Amino acid sequence: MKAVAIGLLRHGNRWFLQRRDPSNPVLPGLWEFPGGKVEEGETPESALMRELREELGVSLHFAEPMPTLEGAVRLHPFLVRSDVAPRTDLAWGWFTAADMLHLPVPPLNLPLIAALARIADESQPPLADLIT
Ligand SMILES: Nc1nc2c([nH]c(=O)n2[C@@H]2O[C@H](COP(=O)(O)OP(=O)(O)OP(=O)(O)O)[C@@H](O)[C@H]2O)c(=O)[nH]1
Repeated sequence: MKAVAIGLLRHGNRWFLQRRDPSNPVLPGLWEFPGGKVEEGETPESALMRELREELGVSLHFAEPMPTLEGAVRLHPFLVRSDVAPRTDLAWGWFTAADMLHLPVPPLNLPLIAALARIADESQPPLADLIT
């Protein structure tokens, strides 16, 4: 099964997505996390670093692996911290997990998007702390 490494770049409670080329025969026009195929001899993490450098001009400081997801491909997601603004020729944007539910996304990403919604919730300070 093809292994694919993807980077979940965070900006507050929003995440970076780019739109697959509408002329790509594979999943045209879907909104995805940046990344790509793990080539022979690479680890998922080294593939992620290469893809983000090639696709977005981003050098990673840190990538935290999340559980893999299996469907049409084996997806290796990583939480990424980077201060560099991504540049891409594709359409792109920063989206909340709730926004993503209204976008066409690969089916394998749905459980991941649910997990991101929980991450965003957990990192909010408890309401009580804001009131006192
Ligand atoms: N980049 C990316 N790919 C994803 C995501 N979710 C997901 O299921 N995939 C799948 O993982 C595969 C990515 O492989 P790839 O980057 O080599 O893209 P590709 O199939 O167009 O191959 P290519 O290298 O020939 O252009 C695609 O089948 C894509 O649909 C995601 O969030 N980001």
